[in-house]
Amino acid sequence: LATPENDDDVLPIMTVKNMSLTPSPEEEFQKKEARPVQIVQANKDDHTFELNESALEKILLQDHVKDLNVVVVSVAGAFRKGKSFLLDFMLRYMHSWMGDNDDPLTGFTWRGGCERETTGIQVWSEVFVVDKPDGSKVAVLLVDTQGAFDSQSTIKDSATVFALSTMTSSIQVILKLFTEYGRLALEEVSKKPFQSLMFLIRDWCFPYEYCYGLKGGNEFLDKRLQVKHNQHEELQNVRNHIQHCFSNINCFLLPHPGLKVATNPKFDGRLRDINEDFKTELARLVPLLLAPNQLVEKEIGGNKVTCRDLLEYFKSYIKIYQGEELPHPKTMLQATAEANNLTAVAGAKAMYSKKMEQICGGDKPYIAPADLKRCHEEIRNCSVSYFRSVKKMGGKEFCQHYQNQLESELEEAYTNFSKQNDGKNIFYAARTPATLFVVMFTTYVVSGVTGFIGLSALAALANLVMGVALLSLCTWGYVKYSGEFREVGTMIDEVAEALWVQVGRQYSTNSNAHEKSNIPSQQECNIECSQD
Ligand SMILES: Nc1nc2c(ncn2[C@@H]2O[C@H](COP(=O)(O)OP(=O)(O)OP(=O)(O)O)[C@@H](O)[C@H]2O)c(=O)[nH]1
Ligand SMILES: [Mg+2]
Repeated sequence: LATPENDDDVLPIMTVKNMSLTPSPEEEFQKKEARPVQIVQANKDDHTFELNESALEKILLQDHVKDLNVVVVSVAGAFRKGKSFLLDFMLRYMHSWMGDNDDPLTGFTWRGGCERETTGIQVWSEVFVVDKPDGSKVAVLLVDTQGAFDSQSTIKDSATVFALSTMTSSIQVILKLFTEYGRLALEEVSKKPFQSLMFLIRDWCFPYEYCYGLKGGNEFLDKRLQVKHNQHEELQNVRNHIQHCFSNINCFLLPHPGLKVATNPKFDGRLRDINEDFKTELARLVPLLLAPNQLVEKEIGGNKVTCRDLLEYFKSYIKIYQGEELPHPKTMLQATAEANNLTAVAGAKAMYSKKMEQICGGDKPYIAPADLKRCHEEIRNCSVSYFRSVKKMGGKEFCQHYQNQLESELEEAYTNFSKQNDGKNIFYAARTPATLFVVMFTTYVVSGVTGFIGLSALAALANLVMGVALLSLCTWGYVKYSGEFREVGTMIDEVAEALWVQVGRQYSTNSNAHEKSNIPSQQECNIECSQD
């Protein structure tokens, strides 16, 4: 049996957590179909990791969770120590705590034996929506990770998994890497970069020195995290770093679950086979992590992270771990800063689109282009100031680059909104045939006059132009009716548009008269600069 002196028996649980009490039909369905989903695939031949983007998207971008702040509860530690087993009890807590005595334990795959089971990173497909006591709703994602130090993984593999699951363990090199990232992050934002860390020590056999549970665990941890002058500098640094990086550090001492759990190959996880004191402590431990008032939303750079944002972070982080070398903490910081800015850009853009949709969306009537432009400018300014107000990492210049990107994306979106708006103007749609009629009429008159005064060459030319205009009009009509040869239709539209603009320029002073319908009042564009 393990002793607490053995690092292998320390499972750190980093909680960046989130659960729903009144399930919608969509959630009910999700519950029935729930299963572990491999989101990071470990390739054991070349020791690379791949993000299963579409699977993660399906989970994080579900309508009922995508905009909720996320709480990610992940369990990391050495292999074969019961991480998946523990997570299955967390799942039970989220469903119907604690279950019947003879129910086998299901959920994330776990098993006895000495060969590793979980590889890469898996998440539970059901994202739980939980009402916190303060009235806010959060999304809870449960994450299982590949165990460290199995015979097939390199240090880099383990470090990658730890990093991706935003977790640390008691292994110094991993801890140092993360705390170094944490130190850099601290220079940027004064808040502690990580939220909760819980060290879980299993098979605790000295309850007479430190009692089971949180109290004994924290007393034990305080002793272990004490910085002493005679300690080696490296040990002092690790201790200082941990305390600086996590807002909340705890330790929990769990008793041995009994010999059936540890040694019986037929053990299927049923409560009946588990020692009473283990169950009692487990029933105290899990609510410490998952009870609604304990849930801590994931924060990066001082901002709460939504499910949608989390996807961006995963994408950015996986990129830096695909190289040959273990990434430098600075690279991690840069990736964080990048994802940080990207999520702020996405948030600002979503805000712009939502407000513009309210003014000129598909179901809204036509609005005068000048008014649309004014609204666009107002909303764009709101959106940019929202972007600027979000706390971001990476420094001024770095953020400016993303602001520029946002501005150009907004201009692009505006062009599309304008086109959509123009399409709603029946006069606009009639521009091409009107132009062609005018051309035909003019050339008809010109050919008549020039033929009358004997300029037959000019008359023939005018007739030719009239013929081309007539042909174009017929073709245009056919394209609009049938939807075929659309490129030809677009070409005719473009030529007619060019002519219209040319003529329009000369008569611009009185050309706006027909565009005054359905103009929203100044009020409608009075945008409030809030994300909702
Ligand atoms: N001694 C002991 N055994 C446990 C404890 N919790 C679970 N186990 C047993 O540990 C074995 C491994 O459980 P898993 O949940 O598959 O372990 P894991 O850490 O997920 O393993 P990998 O996925 O391979 O990294 C199972 O036989 C469990 O019954 C515990 O607290 N103490
Ligand atoms: Mg496992």
